[in-house]
Amino acid sequence: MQSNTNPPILITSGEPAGIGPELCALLAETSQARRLNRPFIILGDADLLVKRAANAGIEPEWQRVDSLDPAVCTLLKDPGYYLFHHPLNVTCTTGQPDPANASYVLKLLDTACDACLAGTAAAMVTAPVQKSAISPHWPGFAGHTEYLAHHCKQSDVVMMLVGGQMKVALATTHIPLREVSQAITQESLTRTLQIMLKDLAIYWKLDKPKILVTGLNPHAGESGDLGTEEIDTISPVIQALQAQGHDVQGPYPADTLFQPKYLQNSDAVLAMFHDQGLPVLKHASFGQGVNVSLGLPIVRTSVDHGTALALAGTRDMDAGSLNEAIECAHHMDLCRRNMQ
Ligand SMILES: NC(=O)C1=CN([C@@H]2O[C@H](COP(=O)(O)OP(=O)(O)OC[C@H]3O[C@@H](n4cnc5c(N)ncnc54)[C@H](O)[C@@H]3O)[C@@H](O)[C@H]2O)C=CC1
Ligand SMILES: NCC(=O)COP(=O)(O)O
Repeated sequence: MQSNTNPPILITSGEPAGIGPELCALLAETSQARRLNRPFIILGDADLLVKRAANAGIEPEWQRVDSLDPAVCTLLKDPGYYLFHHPLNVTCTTGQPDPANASYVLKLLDTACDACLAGTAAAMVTAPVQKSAISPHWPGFAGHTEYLAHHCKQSDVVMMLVGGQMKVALATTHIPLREVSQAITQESLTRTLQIMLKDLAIYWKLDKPKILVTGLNPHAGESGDLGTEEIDTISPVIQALQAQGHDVQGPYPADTLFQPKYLQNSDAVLAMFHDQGLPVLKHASFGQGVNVSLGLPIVRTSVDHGTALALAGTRDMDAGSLNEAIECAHHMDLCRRNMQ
């Protein structure tokens, strides 16, 4: 029987010792699924999720689903919250991540990503993971963004955060500061901007997005006195894209770019590194921001925060970012299917 609901969105519950389990339970207390007319399938250890919800005094309304097979998912006719059980490797102590559960956390990501790639699910939304608990099992694990690109066999991916009327993408993601300059090449920057131009058109209906690009160095290099990356790398890429008709401007000094007179006439900012762009955005919208992976063959959004270990086991966390990440994934799915 054909369902008249939208296809399911999968939610990975993330690090079991962090706030992901409570966030998922808080979500399942809401009517968001009914409003968006969708089933949401939460992936994680069902016993853990149920116990953690009860301990925190959260009363989720969710049902179990035994399989993510297309036949099962397409028959989920009722908008609402469903739990798909995947067992922990070892017992979890709330607030204390254990690398022994790293493969459990990654299995949730693999399962969700595969279901999206297969078209069984419309999108995946990720609760936070504890990166340091995964790297002993998966050396070099830097974050969902890089891991999902690897899983999708995609060489390029762009992290963009959306919040407080801003969209801030990053030219580099989770690498040490000392490696940033070398990681930014004309090729990588061109590819990043091309991905932004393409996905801003698909998912935000911006046919000719205006993108402002920061410099890397103080004062955008001060004409070469404070660094030459702007002259050697960033400006040539901007000029080449302008010659192709794109509205890409810069490089602008990052310290003064984030003011209304620039932002209100633009669609997105490309910052050169993680802590150049994200503190500005998080100052404006922490708890309401969304992390979007651009350039993947699937829709993936996430929260703007981490595992907040000290809050795990309580219901004192703000679920606003997860709610926004879900709205954003829903919107992106509709755009991709040309329904919005
Ligand atoms: N999407 C993801 O998987 C992300 C994972 N992380 C990981 O999370 C771990 C902890 O990172 P931190 O830098 O400590 O950042 P964090 O976001 O976990 O915590 C920073 C501060 O924000 C507060 N906070 C975070 N989320 C909150 C919420 N929903 N409601 C209320 N308060 C909240 C925390 O209590 C803490 O004071 C690290 O392993 C990091 O890599 C960090 C960011 C994103
Ligand atoms: N600061 C963003 C962050 O660390 C989340 O990264 P990812 O896990 O979504 O790649």
